Amino acid sequence: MMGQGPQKPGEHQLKRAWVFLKPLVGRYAWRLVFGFLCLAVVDLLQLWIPRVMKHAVDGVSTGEDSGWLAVRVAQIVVLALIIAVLRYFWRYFLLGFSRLLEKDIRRTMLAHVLTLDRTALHGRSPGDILALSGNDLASVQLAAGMGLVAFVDAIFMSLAALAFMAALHGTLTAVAVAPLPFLALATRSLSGRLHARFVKVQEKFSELTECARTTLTSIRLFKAYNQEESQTARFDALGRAYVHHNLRAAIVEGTLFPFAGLVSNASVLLVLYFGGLLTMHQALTAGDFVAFMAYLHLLTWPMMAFGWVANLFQRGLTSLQRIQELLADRAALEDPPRPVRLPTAPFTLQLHGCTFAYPAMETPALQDCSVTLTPGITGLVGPTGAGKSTLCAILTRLYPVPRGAYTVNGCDVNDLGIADLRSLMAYVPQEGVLFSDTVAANIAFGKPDATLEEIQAVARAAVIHDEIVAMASGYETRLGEKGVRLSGGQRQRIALARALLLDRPILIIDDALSAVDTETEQRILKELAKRCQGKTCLIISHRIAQLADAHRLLVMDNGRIVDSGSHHDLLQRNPFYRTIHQHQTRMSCAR
Ligand SMILES: Nc1ncnc2c1ncn2[C@@H]1O[C@H](COP(=O)(O)OP(=O)(O)OP(=O)(O)O)[C@@H](O)[C@H]1O
Repeated sequence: MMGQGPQKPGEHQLKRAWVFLKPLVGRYAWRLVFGFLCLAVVDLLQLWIPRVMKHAVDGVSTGEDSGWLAVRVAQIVVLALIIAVLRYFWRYFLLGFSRLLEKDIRRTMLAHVLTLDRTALHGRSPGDILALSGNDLASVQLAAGMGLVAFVDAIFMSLAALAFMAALHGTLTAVAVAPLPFLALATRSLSGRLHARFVKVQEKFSELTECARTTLTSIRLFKAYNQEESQTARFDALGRAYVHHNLRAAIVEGTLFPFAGLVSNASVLLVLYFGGLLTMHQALTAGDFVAFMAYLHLLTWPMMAFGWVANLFQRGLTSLQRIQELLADRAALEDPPRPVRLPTAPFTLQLHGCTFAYPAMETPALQDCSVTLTPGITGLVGPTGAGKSTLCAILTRLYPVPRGAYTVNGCDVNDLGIADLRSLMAYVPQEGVLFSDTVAANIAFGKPDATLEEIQAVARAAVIHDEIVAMASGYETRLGEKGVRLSGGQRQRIALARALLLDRPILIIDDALSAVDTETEQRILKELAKRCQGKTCLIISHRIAQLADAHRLLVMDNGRIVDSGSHHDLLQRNPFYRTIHQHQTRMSCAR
């Protein structure tokens, strides 16, 4: 479940971030070693240049010849060339490291989200998860890339520059660093505020992403309801809120960065004045003074960088905390420590007075529900909202159930491995979900090594083969967002073919033929009757007449099974069943 929201990063959060990052950093340690080695050499060479300049200036003042000066210039050119090459390498190693880290965290996030069940995902919108893997991960990458580089560089460069400056004149160095404590104080006091504002920025980005996702996935609906303008206005309002919170963060950021510049300029001013006086009184040579100023110039970047790095780390830590909260979400369903062996076919599934409420819902969707599904076809009917899809979700083990509430061949499902139990089942949900892939790949989703013959056989059973063959590229036709759009009935039949290909001993079909015409549905049900011999099959349908040949029929209402029997029995005694049947018969006669 979602946590309390990221807290201000203290020592505990830093430790938590490090525990998470340590193995990932260890994986690419050699990159870091080579990268920082190149960076250190670049810094040392940069620090060497002022020394060459000092000799050049002192040489000029003591009347050395032009050939001697040319040698100094050539030395600086060679140093600059080496610096350029090594800069390429540190970028390659260190920025490459941050990209690899980003890839690994993204992979960990996706793998983790796939382990979560519906209960764990209830508090998060897809937009929230997309924002974590987009904006938040980008902040972490920036902190681990440029942030880390700038931090190490700033420390190394400032210490080395200070050492070189101290070697030239100790007191002048002390004067130059006098304004630095102000920078440290400002960074410390502003970083807490910055953190709180970044948290808000990332939350707003999640909302914006979710709004964009819903808009893009439901464009037709918005058009049909003439909601384009109001949805654009909603998106605009969220966009404005996002900008507003970004600006609030920018106010703090915008204070820190110029303040660092101000501190460094104060140092330059102090050195210019006191260094100038020392040179005038010949306590410092002109060359020393030029070199000192050059070192101070090299120190300016690290001072500015501390403010910038503080921002990057703040953002990175805030985002990493948000990502870690997702990674801390745990599935409510857990495998038993020692799963018992799966029972063997044929299978009898039983719910024993099972009560189930969706997270955060007060009224249970299943109320003391008892049902027994034996081998053969069981038909399930019931008014809308009766709990039929919830029953499917429980049977396919998408939600946890208490001990003793659900057994398979007498064995409590809490003692069975979740994946083991699901490997016995093929499930066709109400909405025919298709992926952006070929028809063949969509059908072979659960069995990627299926032959074309196997795929065609199940497509024939789902009465969709002829329509697939008539498509431009047959089974190789691409479907989904970037491919062919199919009708609701075609989608449902491809989804059914996908489940049939698995050929599993338990088949659950949740009103998955609702968009198929009655004649085609009848043909499909005949095929199913042939294929389901010896299997335990539950078919939910709103069309009662289609289920008349099922071995047993169940009627569900208010979260429980309220009647069961043959078509004939139910017609005799169940008023709901009789009314619906009469209504549907009249409708089909009228047609
Ligand atoms: N994910 C969910 N979160 C909260 N409540 C839900 C959720 N899914 C269903 N419900 C509620 O549970 C009850 C049973 O819903 P369910 O979808 O199981 O009914 P159904 O019989 O399949 O309906 P239909 O025939 O319309 O598909 C309804 O009151 C519904 O509002």
